[in-house]
Amino acid sequence: MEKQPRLLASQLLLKNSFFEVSLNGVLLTWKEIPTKKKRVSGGIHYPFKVGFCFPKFHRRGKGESGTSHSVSVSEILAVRELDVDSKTKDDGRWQKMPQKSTEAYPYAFTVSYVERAWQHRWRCSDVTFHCLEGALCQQWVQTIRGQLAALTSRPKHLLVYINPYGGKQQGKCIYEQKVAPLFTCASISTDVIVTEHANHARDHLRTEAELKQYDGVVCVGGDGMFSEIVHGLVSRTQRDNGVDQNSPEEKLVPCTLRIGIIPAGSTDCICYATVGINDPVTSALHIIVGDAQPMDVCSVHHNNTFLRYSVSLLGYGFYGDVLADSERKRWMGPARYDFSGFKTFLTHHYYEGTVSFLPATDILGTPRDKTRCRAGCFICQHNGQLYSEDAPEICKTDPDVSDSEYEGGWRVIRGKFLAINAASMSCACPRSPKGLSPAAHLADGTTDLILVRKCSRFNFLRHLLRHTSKYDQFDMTFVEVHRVRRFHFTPRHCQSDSELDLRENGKRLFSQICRDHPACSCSPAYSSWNCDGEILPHAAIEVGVHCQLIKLFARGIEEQPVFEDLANPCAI
Ligand SMILES: CCCCCCCCCCCCC/C=C/[C@@H](O)[C@H](COP(=O)(O)O)NC(=O)CCCCC
Ligand SMILES: Nc1ncnc2c1ncn2[C@@H]1O[C@H](COP(=O)(O)OP(=O)(O)O)[C@@H](O)[C@H]1O
Ligand SMILES: [Ca+2]
Repeated sequence: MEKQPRLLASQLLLKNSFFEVSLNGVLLTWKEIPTKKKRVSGGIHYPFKVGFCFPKFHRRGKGESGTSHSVSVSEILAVRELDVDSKTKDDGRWQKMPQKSTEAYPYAFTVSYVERAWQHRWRCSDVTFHCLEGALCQQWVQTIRGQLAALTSRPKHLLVYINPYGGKQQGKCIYEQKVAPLFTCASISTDVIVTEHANHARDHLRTEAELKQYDGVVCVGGDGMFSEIVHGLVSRTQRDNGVDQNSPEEKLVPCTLRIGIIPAGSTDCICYATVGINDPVTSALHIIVGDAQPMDVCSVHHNNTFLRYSVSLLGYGFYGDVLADSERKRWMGPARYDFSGFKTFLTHHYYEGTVSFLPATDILGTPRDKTRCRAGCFICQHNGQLYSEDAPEICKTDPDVSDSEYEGGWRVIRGKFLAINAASMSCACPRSPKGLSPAAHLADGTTDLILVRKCSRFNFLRHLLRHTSKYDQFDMTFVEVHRVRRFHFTPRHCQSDSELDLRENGKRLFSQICRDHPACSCSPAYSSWNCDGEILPHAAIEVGVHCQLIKLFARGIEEQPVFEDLANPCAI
């Protein structure tokens, strides 16, 4: 095969204006040629092959400095040549060609690339350059294709699972209309499975799927669907490597395949917190360009038996009760969370128990930091293994609470809690753009343990509302937050498994009594754990964080220009 040059520069026609177009292996740049330069065209020296000498009649009454665009080669999706008869050679789509170029510059190629739009959205843009000579056009297409082929992180073959019932039940339609055409444009082939029942994707990945042939797995759905993929892939990886998931101390083997999320669910927290928006096109583009974002995964055990993995929220009390109530209202779609959230807020139940945790003392950063985990996060790049001289001090000088103590490096807190939340990442989502723990890191090997103690309804409302404003939800006397590596929770009236039936019957009896006496302000003994949107069967759990166990097709939230931050106070 003929070796293509890494550097290329030509004067090409774009929408009736002439541009200096250059490719240097990193950037594709096109810069409008200023009017004056055009007049003295014979005097310009180009070290590379020039497409044509532009005729004088093309001068337009524009300013001296023309427009200039640069696109990173890594964000070019595809390049295709247009035929003289204006029909594309590659995919047979018909395109409208500008009159002038079809007459005078019959050869053209179109570059599809990523363009940044509002609020972290990415869009696919096309730019078509016209040339006088077919050979030059070919050279551009071949050179760009060569540089795209050299990007080894890009997926070529993907396994896609669609949950047709997630969110507003639009998964199939979103995939077919918005995502599949982009994959085709980027020459990505897919095997698509529309799930037929819950855990279909998990079980298929765990036992049947021939994973070697794929460069990644994509799920179309919400956090629950993503959780299925994580369980399938992580379990399969452990089984293939002879690792026992039931042992809480076991070091798990990281998964090699990356996971893409096309958001089509109710909360879409994992997509939102890793990309900055829950937008299917943006996510598809992150998959195409081959982004990679490592993520922590918590393993949850009960009595040395594996229960589940969690990537976003493990919530007992408020979020557990919201989920338990909302599951009965799935027919309401995403609005079920608003309804159950309001209802659960009114019930205002608190739960007694003991939380013990191992503080993450060997890291830099705290859950109260003003800095945020963003694309290329320094802390995550170092696996959270940044040593800080005074980190142990920070931990020990935490505001001491009377009912807490240290036991062999573990801290133990007993109390009455409205909510116990462990956020392994910010848990930002459209309902709360800064999330449950705004300074949490995606891949530092820790989780932020948030304890909300019993307080008045009014104060709890203030705390909840702060998730949606610029105010600090942790700056309240009844809220504390700790960055931890492991934690345990035991409800006050801990029961053995054989007592569970009794507990269920008791719960039913209790809720009946409370329904009969609406003014009753007493609380049930147990809540449930909301584990990434699934209810756990036990209240007593042991949790450990596994640093960077999985990888997503994402890059973390990109910093935005300052003026956009000012327009949105939540982003500050
Ligand atoms: C009065 C104003 C209250 C505003 C409070 C807003 C706080 C919202 C924080 C939400 C964090 C969500 C963390 C993610 C949880 C998801 O894993 C889980 C399942 O999602 P999905 O599979 O897409 O259905 N979603 C929830 O548990 C919903 C929690 C909603 C609570 C109102
Ligand atoms: N075909 C299916 N039928 C029923 N449930 C399914 C199907 N496919 C996946 N699920 C389950 O649906 C649940 C919710 O899916 P998800 O995509 O997260 O939507 P939502 O965000 O609306 O909860 C998940 O727990 C998943 O296991
Ligand atoms: Ca983390």
